Amino acid sequence: MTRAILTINAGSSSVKFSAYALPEDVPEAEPAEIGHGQVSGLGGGGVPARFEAFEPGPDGPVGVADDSLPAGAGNHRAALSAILDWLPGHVHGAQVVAIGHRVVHGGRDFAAPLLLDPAAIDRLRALVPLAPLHQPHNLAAVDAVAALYPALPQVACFDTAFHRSQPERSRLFALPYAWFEAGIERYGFHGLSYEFVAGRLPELLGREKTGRVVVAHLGNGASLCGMVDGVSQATSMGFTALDGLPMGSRCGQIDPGVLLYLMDAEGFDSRRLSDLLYRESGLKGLSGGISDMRALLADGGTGARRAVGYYVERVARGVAEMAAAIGGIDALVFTAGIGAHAAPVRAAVLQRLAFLGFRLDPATNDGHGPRLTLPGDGPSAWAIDTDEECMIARHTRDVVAGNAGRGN
Ligand SMILES: Nc1ncnc2c1ncn2[C@@H]1O[C@H](COP(=O)(O)OP(=O)(O)O)[C@@H](O)[C@H]1O
Ligand SMILES: CC(=O)OP(=O)(O)O
Ligand SMILES: [Mg+2]
Repeated sequence: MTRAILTINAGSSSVKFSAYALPEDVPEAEPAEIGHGQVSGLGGGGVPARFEAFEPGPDGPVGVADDSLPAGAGNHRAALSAILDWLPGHVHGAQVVAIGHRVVHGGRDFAAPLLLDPAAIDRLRALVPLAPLHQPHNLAAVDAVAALYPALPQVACFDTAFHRSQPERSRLFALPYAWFEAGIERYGFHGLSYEFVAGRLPELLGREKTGRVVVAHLGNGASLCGMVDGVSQATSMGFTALDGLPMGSRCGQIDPGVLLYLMDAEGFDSRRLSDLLYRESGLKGLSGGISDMRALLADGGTGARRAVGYYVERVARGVAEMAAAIGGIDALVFTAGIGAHAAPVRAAVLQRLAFLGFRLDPATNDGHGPRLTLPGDGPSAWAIDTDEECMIARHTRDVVAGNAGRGN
């Protein structure tokens, strides 16, 4: 019987899932996707929740379920239970040998994918306050699977792990150094996505040494990573997934003095601040309620234009900052929901960055690349789909086969 791995990726606005077959007798062979799907629209902000699933057919993926989410089931918990109900009937007789999860925060303890046990799960639960839009959903998926299938190995794959290569200057905040020693540092996130993109760079750029590349992961959450030869040197997210770029409902970089003012002058406590910064700000806050980029571009009203304008401005400034961190820029890669699909956003960012030598090719940008710039001496820009699920499947295969670390 075919052995299979399932993956679960709970993001802030979606839960994505996939099933992969493990080729027999070739432990290092690439896991082959059997099917995938997602529940999207969980962040509220202008679009309804939607369940979609696909199985391979002779002419490409075939939709096998659509909008079948029970009425009112627009939250992560309902999404997860819909997925766990759906999956067992759709792995086609394959024997599921492990489940791999995206777990957003691994802190300092976990720098590599990890076979989960109760002690590790407890340590990850302690990181919930550092990733309130993600870690609770990631661990809820682990708990739900453990309750249904107690003997099934579960592997955690961390967003933070890819950035452990950052030099100390990129990890520091300008606080007393004792706080850094106590663990207050820029961890960085979206690491599974960056790892996937780093793996694609040699093929994309046509060279083994890929040089100075800035990757813009623009999804519901958004961040930038400056890498040299595929290794993370700097990233825009920090201690939590709040810092850096504005996002669907998160503020991104903000003057910390604003928070002190809201506490002192407006009586905000940490819960109200947390709601404001994580759930009411970003595109949603600026537009007056819409967090979804596709909905904003379709809307085009004053609030929507204000939100998209701020977003473009901050992405462009952020790319230039990342370029400074890695000593220049040879290529810029856009990925995730907005990066791979929102041509007007990419065009506006690249036009803002013309001073760095980017020459937008409007035709290929409208066609979603992969190359977005005209040939020439300047840096190139690209759009590709990321695949966090593929990275989770590879890591899970390696951990289960005993070829990877079990934490430290
Ligand atoms: N065709 C499109 N045009 C513009 N924006 C898009 C398009 N497709 C997806 N998006 C945007 O991508 C974002 C979701 O990105 P995604 O990476 O799927 O999110 P998550 O962070 O939940 O994984 C949403 O803002 C959505 O509107
Ligand atoms: C870390 C993060 O923001 O993830 P997502 O983009 O999936 O919400
Ligand atoms: Mg995501």
